[in-house]
Amino acid sequence: MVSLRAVSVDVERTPVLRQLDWDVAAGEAVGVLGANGSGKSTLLSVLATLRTPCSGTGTVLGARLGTSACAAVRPRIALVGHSPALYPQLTLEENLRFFARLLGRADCASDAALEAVGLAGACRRRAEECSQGMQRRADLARVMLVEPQLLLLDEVHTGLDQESVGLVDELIAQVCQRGGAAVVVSHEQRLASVTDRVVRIVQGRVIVPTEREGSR
Ligand SMILES: Nc1ncnc2c1ncn2[C@@H]1O[C@H](COP(=O)(O)OP(=O)(O)OP(=O)(O)O)[C@@H](O)[C@H]1O
Repeated sequence: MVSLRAVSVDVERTPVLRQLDWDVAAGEAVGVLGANGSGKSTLLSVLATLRTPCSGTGTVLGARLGTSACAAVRPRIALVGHSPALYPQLTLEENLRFFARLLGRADCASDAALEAVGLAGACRRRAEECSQGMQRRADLARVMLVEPQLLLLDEVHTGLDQESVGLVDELIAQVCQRGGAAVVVSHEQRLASVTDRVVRIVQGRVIVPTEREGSR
């Protein structure tokens, strides 16, 4: 699913990731820990093929990083970042139907996704009128529509209630059961219980297994 070899990344000429070797296998959920500024979000942007390494080589879903092959695999990658990827002035229903159409899915698929995250009753509300948690739930519905092979979660647990945390756990499990993989950045203690193993980034330079490699 993911293979990085001696990958280095500069952000605005600042060295952020250095000489990373890392693999994520099919069916695996990997947790990523690290101090603020250690490079976790940058790593996810590389895995999402949104940022190209300045040196080293890597493949994501078989596509070599930095080549045109990345465009073909991008629709199979879902990145859930700090801010929900919703159009604020569209209703939740309009947002989800828009994404569904981009993916060639029927309106009923987006309606079902909103229902699955408990937002059917709020579907006519504009995204900007929804709470942070509701927007995050709608973002999870968007990921359900994508049915990604590679799920990248950047601190999505923050600010979610127990039920929504359960939805995230379910999404991770579904992706792995389908033979995909998940990379979960989180500061949550429970990271080990929802992933197969946990690694740590230290100043963007090394990724080492933590002492408590968890198993689900
Ligand atoms: N636009 C930018 N210009 C310059 N440096 C940047 C930029 N974006 C990020 N960085 C630097 O890259 C490093 C890694 O940032 P990144 O967001 O990947 O860290 P992180 O581990 O996800 O942090 P956090 O836990 O705070 O979200 C930081 O030192 C940050 O200052």
